[in-house]
Amino acid sequence: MPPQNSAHGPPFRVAMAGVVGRLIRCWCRRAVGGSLKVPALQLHVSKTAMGASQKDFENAMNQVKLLKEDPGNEVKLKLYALYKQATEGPCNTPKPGVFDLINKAKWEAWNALGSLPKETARQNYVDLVSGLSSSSDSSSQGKPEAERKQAGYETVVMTSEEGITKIMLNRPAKKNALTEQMYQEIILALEAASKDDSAITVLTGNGDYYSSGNDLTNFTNIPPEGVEAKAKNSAILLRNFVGSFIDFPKPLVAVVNGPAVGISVTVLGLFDLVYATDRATFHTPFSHLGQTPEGCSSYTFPKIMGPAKAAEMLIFGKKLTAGEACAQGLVTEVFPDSSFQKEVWTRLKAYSKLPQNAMRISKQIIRSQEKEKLHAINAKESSILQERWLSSECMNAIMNFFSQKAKL
Ligand SMILES: CCCCCC/C=C/C(=O)SCCNC(=O)CCNC(=O)[C@H](O)C(C)(C)COP(=O)(O)OP(=O)(O)OC[C@H]1O[C@@H](n2cnc3c(N)ncnc32)[C@H](O)[C@@H]1OP(=O)(O)O
Repeated sequence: MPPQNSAHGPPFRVAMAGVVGRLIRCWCRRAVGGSLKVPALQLHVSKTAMGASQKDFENAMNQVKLLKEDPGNEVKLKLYALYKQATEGPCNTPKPGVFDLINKAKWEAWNALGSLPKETARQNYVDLVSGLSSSSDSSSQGKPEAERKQAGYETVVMTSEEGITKIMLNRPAKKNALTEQMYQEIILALEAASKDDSAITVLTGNGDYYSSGNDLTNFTNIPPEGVEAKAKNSAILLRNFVGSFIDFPKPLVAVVNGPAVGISVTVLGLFDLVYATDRATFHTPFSHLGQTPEGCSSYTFPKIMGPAKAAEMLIFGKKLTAGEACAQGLVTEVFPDSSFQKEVWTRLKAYSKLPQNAMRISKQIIRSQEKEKLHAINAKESSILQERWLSSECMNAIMNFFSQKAKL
């Protein structure tokens, strides 16, 4: 596990006292103008710095040259981005022009890493190379290319088969809560899927949940620059994440295999099809968390379900059943849990055989009518959340979660 995930540590609640303490200290530090020395914070920083050494990093760079198989463009982009982040820090160069395709893709991969600390990037680079080295030595070679699991992802599983690229959230023990690494991997996976030869892209979850939304430990991993910097960088990551759904150029389908919470619900308004098991629920408890809507839901939800029903979800945190979400237009169709996977994949395989270009162009005509507006809304929602994350309402709600006072 890369060090950025160290706060998840086993088990969450055993570490609860430390996490709550760190949050309180960070908040106090902010309240007194950042002048206090904070022992727990320093401990966290030095733990992060204890990840991969410079020597490990150099070894990994040499190992890349010895790989037996070409890891593919998306992995190469990820390696490039992690290398730049590890050696130079956050992306600091102007975005290349639209026609400079290769440099633009490299810039976007680097920029997507946001404020990922150099040490974490170095560790992720080492982990990625080590995964590549073992998979290029192992048994995957016998399988047809199309069925192979694509290397380079740790928190999602990406597979392509029969014209469908599937991105599966893969933290079932944590109900597929989205870590910072996961947001970044989803951005990269969508970028790769947008360029591959599949007709349709699917997002789904592994295990009993689709996703429990933002991993609340994201807010406990405070960098040395302080809590304001954390909020700013999280807002950048959020904006990039939602932006990649707005810009996704081909049909995007959510296969909602179980309950969905928070941001995993709000971005559904940007999908083309949402298929749900009858076990799924849809919950956006933003006010309970001292937060506000994101994923363009402040615009898409009132548009989809009307202002009154949208307010019930987004302001008052009403949890919808799959049937209710379907009646309100957020979900396309609900299937019995016992036949969900079979029915949905049969349907999607049939759709994937439709003429690809026609589907793509149709999607783009629909999206182009409001793309600019969606980007503006995304920017506004992200900047409001940046402020909200620093509020006592939000900090208290997160502390309550860690102290088990406020299970939703
Ligand atoms: C870059 C930042 C962008 C931020 C964008 C803004 C996004 C906002 C949101 O998404 S708001 C929604 C946030 N999500 C929540 O508040 C959900 C919190 N989780 C819960 O309420 C519950 O865990 C549950 C209802 C989802 C499931 O309950 P239950 O069935 O009882 O399971 P457990 O609680 O025992 O969960 C198992 C295990 O997973 C851990 N976990 C679950 N969800 C999260 C989460 N969102 N963040 C962190 N950890 C989570 C849970 O603590 C358990 O861990 P453990 O086994 O105890 O170690």
